[in-house]
Amino acid sequence: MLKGMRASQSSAWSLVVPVKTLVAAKTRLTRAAGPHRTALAVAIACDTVSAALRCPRVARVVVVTGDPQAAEALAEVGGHVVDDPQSGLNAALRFGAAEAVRLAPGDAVGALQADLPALRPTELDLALAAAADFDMAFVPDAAGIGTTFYGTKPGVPFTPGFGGESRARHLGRGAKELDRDDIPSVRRDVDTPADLAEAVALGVGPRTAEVARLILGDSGGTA
Ligand SMILES: Nc1nc2c(ncn2[C@@H]2O[C@H](COP(=O)(O)OP(=O)(O)OP(=O)(O)O)[C@@H](O)[C@H]2O)c(=O)[nH]1
Ligand SMILES: C=C(OP(=O)(O)O)C(=O)O
Repeated sequence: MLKGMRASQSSAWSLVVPVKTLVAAKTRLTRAAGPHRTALAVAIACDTVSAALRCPRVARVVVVTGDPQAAEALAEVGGHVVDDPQSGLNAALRFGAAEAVRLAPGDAVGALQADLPALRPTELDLALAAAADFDMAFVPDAAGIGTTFYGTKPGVPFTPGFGGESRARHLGRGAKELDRDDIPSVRRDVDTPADLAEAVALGVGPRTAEVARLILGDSGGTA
């Protein structure tokens, strides 16, 4: 489903969110999340996509996943779901970006990680406004090692380099680093139990809060 209430304009973005097969998702949270691991992965992705769709500059979110359960949940929150070409993360992102360009050739295209459960639409809007000034820009993750957002202006080749130490990779490709301190929710990715606790402290979305309460007890907060 698309947001669909406005035509392409120079400040509008299509975001591509990759969600891998749930059986292989969030493995670093296996011990902490126990039987709730896949529910947590779905909840985090749904809160991320739902917050992104509430950002004024975001016209649509293309979700790339090969997982039927994730696909159903993410379509329900408004994601435009396409199947995963099953050739790895960056291939999935390029595939989603091609779909985004097909839907809205004049819009900027960004890749957004699926694990930002504390994401605030106002902070994403700040990041997108800043990114629009550069051909290619990215937001480093909270640890300063990975990347949570990578985006390109309309017509600029979309060449994401996610995976591992992707901050250095994106810098090496000439992308502008948006390492601002006023967008903590855009930078707070969740891979480990400590990350989850930090996201909860920032204030996570309602779906993540519900599952986090089962995992962490009653310390879970809502964005
Ligand atoms: N569609 C798609 N998404 C992927 C693929 N590989 C990784 N992702 C997504 O990219 C992001 C980063 O992935 P990873 O850090 O490898 O995996 P993770 O599930 O977040 O966590 P770990 O299992 O602990 O590594 C997550 O949002 C994943 O869902 C892929 O092949 N296809
Ligand atoms: C894939 C990445 O993230 P992570 O493995 O931390 O989820 C990345 O930052 O490029």
